[in-house]
Amino acid sequence: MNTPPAKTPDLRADAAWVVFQILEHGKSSRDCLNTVQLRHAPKDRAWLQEMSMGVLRQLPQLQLWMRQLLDKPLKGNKKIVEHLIMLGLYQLAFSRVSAHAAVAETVNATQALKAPGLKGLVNAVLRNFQRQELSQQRSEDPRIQAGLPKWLYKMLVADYPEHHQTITQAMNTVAPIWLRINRLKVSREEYLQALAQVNVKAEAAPHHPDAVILHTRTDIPGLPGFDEGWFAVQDGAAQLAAPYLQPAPHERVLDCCAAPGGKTGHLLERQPDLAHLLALDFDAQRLARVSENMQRLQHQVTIQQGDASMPESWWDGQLFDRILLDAPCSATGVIRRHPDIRWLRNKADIEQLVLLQATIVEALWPTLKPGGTLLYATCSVLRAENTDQMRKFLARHADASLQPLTDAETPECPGRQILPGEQQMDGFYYCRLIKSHNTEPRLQSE
Ligand SMILES: C[S@@+](CC[C@H](N)C(=O)[O-])C[C@H]1O[C@@H](n2cnc3c(N)ncnc32)[C@H](O)[C@@H]1O
Repeated sequence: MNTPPAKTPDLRADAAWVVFQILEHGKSSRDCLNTVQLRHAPKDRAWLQEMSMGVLRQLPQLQLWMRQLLDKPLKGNKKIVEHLIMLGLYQLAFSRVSAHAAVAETVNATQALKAPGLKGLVNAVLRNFQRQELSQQRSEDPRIQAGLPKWLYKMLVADYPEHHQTITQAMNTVAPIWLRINRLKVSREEYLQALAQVNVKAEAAPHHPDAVILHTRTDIPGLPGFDEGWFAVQDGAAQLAAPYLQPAPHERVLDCCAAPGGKTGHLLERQPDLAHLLALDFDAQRLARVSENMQRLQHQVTIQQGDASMPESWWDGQLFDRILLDAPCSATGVIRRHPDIRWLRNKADIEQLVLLQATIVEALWPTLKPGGTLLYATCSVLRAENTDQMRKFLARHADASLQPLTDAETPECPGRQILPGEQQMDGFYYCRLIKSHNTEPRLQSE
């Protein structure tokens, strides 16, 4: 990770740096924000995040305005100033920052970006934007209004001819914070009372027995019972995995692609009497976070590093009763939480991911007991990763059948697709498969 622009932290220079790192160097927003946020006071950290993520949500419109206002693109080490200009435009067009502060402070940030020679240019661009009242001139192109790259917009239109507009609107809203209450430690009612005592507004989520939705944005580690493991932060859609898998006492369960362990913790809270729970992931750094999270929640679990597509390298040969496969995916269902995802992925990545998901589910199927359950999950809204993936799997395996999660499912259209915003949840997909006792594969091509 490159170092932030100036020794003396400047809020706007740091926000421009975050956007620059994501768009020009393909870094994740989490890493970039972690690098600069601690340089600022808590209230400014929230501002930094809101502004830099806002620029990513409105990027196509901001780029359009910038091209109208700049004679020629800035190159080399001046490129970061384009990102500062977009931050200035964002403040003027989309935020409640006063126009005076937006212009003056954005112009001043050129100093921290070591580009004082471009002060005049930034000032002229922002003042022309105001003078020409460009914020009133928004593109009528629905793709630009949706704030998405062309490839993703096209895929959503093809997958959801009737609902794509609702989906893209939901992708540009700010997601609520959901907590999962560890009911081995505290009841949901007790926890709501504990929150009320520290003036944090929250509600019990109506369709999720373990969930609380916060109405006050707050510092999570400062909430009651954090160190004691009374809760974990987890979206409502992700909280469906454990009830959908429904592990029974004394079963052997594989939590595949487990890191950072969000669903691992919930499986153990729902069923503390498992014979064995193996949390597998191939990313050692992310696995370290599984350990930390399980320690805080006080759960016992076997953690193993391994490639899910090669069970021969980690499997002990004992069949699993249940498998949760939380497959690597495009994460297009969680774009409202991570606006950078839309700019970090491309169409070729989706094709690669679809292949990887198919390879992993194929490799895991022989490790499941006849009569066992496999729950396939992604935080994607793309059909290629979800219904298409599972439809093809069912067609390839005569010993696989669908155990529906909704009334609408058929083998041609398997699984439950949750769209972002539905019951306040992230976009997610679940499909539950049962393995029959007849394990002969069907001799039939698709
Ligand atoms: C969607 S995340 C899992 C989230 C996790 N289940 C939770 O609830 O916190 C997908 C995970 O798949 C892991 N992964 C990707 N490819 C893998 C592979 N071939 N074998 C094992 N894990 C893999 C990634 O490291 C990542 O942690």
